[in-house]
Amino acid sequence: MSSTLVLLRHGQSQWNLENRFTGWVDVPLTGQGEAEAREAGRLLAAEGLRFDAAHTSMLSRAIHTLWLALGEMDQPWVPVTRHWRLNERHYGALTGLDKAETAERHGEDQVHVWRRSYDIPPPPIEPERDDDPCRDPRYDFLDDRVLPATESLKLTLERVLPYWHDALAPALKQGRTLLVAAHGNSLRALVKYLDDVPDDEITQLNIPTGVPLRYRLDDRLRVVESGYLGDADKAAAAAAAVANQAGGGTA
Ligand SMILES: O=C(O)[C@@H](CO)OP(=O)(O)O
Repeated sequence: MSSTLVLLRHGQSQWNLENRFTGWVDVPLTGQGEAEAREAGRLLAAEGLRFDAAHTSMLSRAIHTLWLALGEMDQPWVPVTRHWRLNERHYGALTGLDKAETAERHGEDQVHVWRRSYDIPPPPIEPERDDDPCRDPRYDFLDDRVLPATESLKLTLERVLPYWHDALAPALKQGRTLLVAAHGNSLRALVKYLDDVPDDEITQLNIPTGVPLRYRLDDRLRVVESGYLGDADKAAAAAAAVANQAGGGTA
């Protein structure tokens, strides 16, 4: 039985616009981000996709992107699950800093390592900071020890994978059509897993905001085909812009 999985990075957020490391900080979508989310919904509707279920993170920018896309598709009734395992990669002590200024201070190479290396996390967030997830009441139900203080992409994948195995894979094996609205790096982690991207090649992968990435999977959940919906050149240009956020050619 084949299945369809669509991955959708949220539309432009306020800190995407301001070029700041975001991670688990709950910043809103910009007006452009909302428009991107609606456009994603139009692209999905044009493909005639009907979702059995949708999954998103516990961060507003992904939740609102999902609402706007489902609304635009006239499928607002689709059951939605929000889960912390789909949250963005935690950016540790970089959280809130300007990406270009950080590259000026530490060098583009170091910032590229922090942003895109597979297994090197940024320094951990300082425990006294108010934006430490341990202080965020939305995670009160969780054992503090599971909340990250920083994450590499590898740690992000290790956090996302239980959700894949427990929630997404079983539904896809039953032939369901799923939409996952999440984040640049939590989705890079899933793409690495699905496409079996080698550790040293994942450094080159950037996911644009608000462009649906459709996978067709076989009954063993192997990828049959995948690709961005809509204008391929536009998606490639948007991914290149993400790569260049910390200065020319850093990704
Ligand atoms: O700031 C972040 O949390 C992410 C996604 O916006 O940024 P980057 O592309 O630098 O990993």
